[in-house]
Amino acid sequence: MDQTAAVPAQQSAAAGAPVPAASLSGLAFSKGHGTGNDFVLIADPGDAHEISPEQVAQLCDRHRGIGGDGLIRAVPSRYLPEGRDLLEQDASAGWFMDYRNGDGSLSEMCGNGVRVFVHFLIAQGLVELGPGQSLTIGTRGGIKKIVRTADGYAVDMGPWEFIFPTEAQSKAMDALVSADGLEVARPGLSVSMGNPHTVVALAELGELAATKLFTAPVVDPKPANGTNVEFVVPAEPLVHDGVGTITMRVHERGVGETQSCGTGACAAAVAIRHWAGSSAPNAWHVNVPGGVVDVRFFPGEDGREHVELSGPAVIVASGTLS
Ligand SMILES: N[C@@H](CCC[C@H](N)C(=O)O)C(=O)O
Repeated sequence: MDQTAAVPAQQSAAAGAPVPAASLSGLAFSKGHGTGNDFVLIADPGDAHEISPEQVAQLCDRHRGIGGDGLIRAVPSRYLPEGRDLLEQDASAGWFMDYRNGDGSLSEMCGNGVRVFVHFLIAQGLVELGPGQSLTIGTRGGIKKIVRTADGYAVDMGPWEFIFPTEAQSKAMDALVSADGLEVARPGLSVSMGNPHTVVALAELGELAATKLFTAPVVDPKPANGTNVEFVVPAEPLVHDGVGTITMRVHERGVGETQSCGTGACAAAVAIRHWAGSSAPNAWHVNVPGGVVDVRFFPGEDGREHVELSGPAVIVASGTLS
């Protein structure tokens, strides 16, 4: 028998190429999640571990690996070119969230991941952060400021943008989205939270439940680097005590359906508020299969409107790779 076929756990889920599994042997990891969006976490204070896309896919494999929607490596910003650029803007952004999707691909940003990343840094003793205190970190989507709250973390995710600005502002939709379980293609609105999203409104929760997300929805036109797709149902009534409520399911680029997506929740709130018009609130509860996250719009110090994402972060286990 071919040697590679005899050791399937050493095969790459992404590319089918053999992975030198021994190279990560003995590496300490933790497993954490934010509202069910789960991650393998690795502390790499000396930038000693280059983890290939194939190895990320192997570690995130739910049957043959640890399992996760993505992998986060905690590395000092000074070791990465993109981290050094951020340190020139803000010398306090000492830790960098090196995030990968479960298939090994890179994404600019992960909203749930930021909270879990900071919780991991604290659990590892790499930073100290008490309730009410703030921390600044580097990500491929820029510098993010995180405040520890009584029951989790609040992240300034920065400004949002329409991906196709002219169409979005004039027509309120810029794409047609098809998915298994939906009889006809639906209008979508494409929003960047650093990473790309396309948001689709559905009429009621039964329709949301009937939407099948085993395969990626088809988005036309698709943003240049692909997109995460959020299907959203507004609550009835939409606003209660000044806070809007929406329910969302998501198909993530590079992952598949996940229990939650922080940047997706922000993009969904952007789109629903845009569709609801000028009387829509700036505070939103977003129900996802894995829990609830909160989204708030506020004026940033750069003169642009920013989005704040709040929610819990949990570390569930720690171990060593065999
Ligand atoms: N789950 C994340 C988003 C992760 C990245 C996404 N799959 C992409 O490719 O952009 C979140 O909580 O934001």
